[in-house]
Amino acid sequence: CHRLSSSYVARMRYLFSLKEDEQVCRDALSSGTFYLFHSLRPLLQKKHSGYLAPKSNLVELKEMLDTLGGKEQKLEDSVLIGCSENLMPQFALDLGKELFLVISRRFEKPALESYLQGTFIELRKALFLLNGNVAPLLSKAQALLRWHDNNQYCSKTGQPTQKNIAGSKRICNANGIIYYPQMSPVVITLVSNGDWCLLARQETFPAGMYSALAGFCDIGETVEEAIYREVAEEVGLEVESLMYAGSQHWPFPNSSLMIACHATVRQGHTEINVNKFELENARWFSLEEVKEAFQHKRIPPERKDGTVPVWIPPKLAIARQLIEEWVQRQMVKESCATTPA
Ligand SMILES: NC(=O)c1ccc[n+]([C@@H]2O[C@H](COP(=O)([O-])OP(=O)(O)OC[C@H]3O[C@@H](n4cnc5c(N)ncnc54)[C@H](O)[C@@H]3O)[C@@H](O)[C@H]2O)c1
Ligand SMILES: [Mg+2]
Repeated sequence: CHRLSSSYVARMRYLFSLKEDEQVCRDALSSGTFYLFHSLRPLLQKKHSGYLAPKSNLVELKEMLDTLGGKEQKLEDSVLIGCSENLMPQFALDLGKELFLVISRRFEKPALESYLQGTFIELRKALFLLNGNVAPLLSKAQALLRWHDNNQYCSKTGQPTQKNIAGSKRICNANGIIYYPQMSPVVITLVSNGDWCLLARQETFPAGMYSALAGFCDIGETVEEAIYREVAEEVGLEVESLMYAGSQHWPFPNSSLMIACHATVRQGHTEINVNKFELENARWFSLEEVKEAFQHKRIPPERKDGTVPVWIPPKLAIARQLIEEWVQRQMVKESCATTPA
């Protein structure tokens, strides 16, 4: 049995067995908890303390499926998304798939929301409303549910693929090819040059928002090569040094693995040449300008001259972590410079 001491290792080993052993995972469906989605929107409930993502257990789900006319085996449409500290398997189930809608119109969003006393909210908005560690779990759940939805057929034989109980893979029954859920690696780089950092914006960004440089890795590229190429491509500069700063799963618009680095460029070669095919604008920002930009939480109101003040992506985005780290470093530098020896 997997009820070892709930150490991290025990949790990881239990998760591994859930992914690899169909029967262990089938059994876990009866003891696990379920986060519900409708067409990739997670269910949230508003409480006096704010929003939370309710978890259903098997009994509640069965009751709902009986009441609303679903079928029990649809539970196996669930995907495994994790396991809690006390080894409680966590699943996600999308009730808005065509399968359910065909069975009963009562699986339409409004009917379900009143039955479940909650609201299915677009993930980007939901992540703002939630706090703590449920946000990454819901992001992972949505990414996995979307991957299954988009990979119903084998790209080699055109035949239907079947998911395993955990949803950690899909298999083409015609030729046994195994498909695993994919994330696209994306490098995101904050280029800085002494007291300046480089921020950029695309036309598609909300008005006024500037961010760090980002780009998908090409196949066969290392992270370093992708950063050198993206910085050269987007702003015409040559990276001289890199420092890894962290990573993040980013589910918008699909599943990306953001790999974040700080970078410096060759001294004396800091003149930006913006690639207008990729960016609307890119420029060097002073510490003062960045601190001013941090004042704004979302799109700030337009100024009289019609321009929108610069603002930076919210905490949710690793771009902000990079920029905050740079600001911290600058402030330490400033305080050292002003502290009498
Ligand atoms: N979390 C954050 O802090 C943060 C900040 C900035 C950007 N991002 C994300 O990083 C991603 C990449 O940013 P970008 O748009 O500047 O990338 P980019 O500079 O590589 O330009 C996008 C282009 O890359 C090409 N491309 C190559 N591989 C791709 C793939 N696997 N999927 C989609 N397009 C691919 C397409 O032509 C696309 O138009 C975006 O999805 C964006 O949402 C996240
Ligand atoms: Mg880019």
